[in-house]
Amino acid sequence: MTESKDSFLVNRIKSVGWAVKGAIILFKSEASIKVQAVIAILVTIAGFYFNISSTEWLIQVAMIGLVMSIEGVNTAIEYIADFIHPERHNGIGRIKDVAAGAVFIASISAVVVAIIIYYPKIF
Ligand SMILES: Nc1ncnc2c1ncn2[C@@H]1O[C@H](COP(=O)(O)OP(=O)(O)OP(=O)(O)O)[C@@H](O)[C@H]1O
Repeated sequence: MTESKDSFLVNRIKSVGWAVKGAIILFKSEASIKVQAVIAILVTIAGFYFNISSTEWLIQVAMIGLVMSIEGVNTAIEYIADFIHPERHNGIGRIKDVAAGAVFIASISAVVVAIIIYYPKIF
């Protein structure tokens, strides 16, 4: 940890800036997050079209945030893995597989939520 002479508020604002920079890097470098963003836009349009309830909106927004934020953590883990061990290694493969597994679990949950919300409205 480095000491900063700036005030608490200035440090917080700077931290938000680094976080926005990280989100931009994530969107520019990862195909998966672009696909997830398109799906997020489509379900948001569906939410307005089918006039889903406040509770359904809360759960839908939470699931979008869950999947996309875990994708970000997965990408960070991939970057760390490639940085500390650029060569192929079974341990690195396992670390990346487990991180990808976390995205998979969140994505399955999101699909189940989407089916519960929209199936009765469509069929
Ligand atoms: N250095 C490595 N050593 C061993 N296996 C690896 C290594 N790098 C990747 N792998 C294997 O290849 C898979 C894909 O890794 P990669 O880094 O290409 O992620 P990715 O599928 O492109 O991720 P994303 O879909 O998030 O872009 C890993 O889950 C792992 O099984």
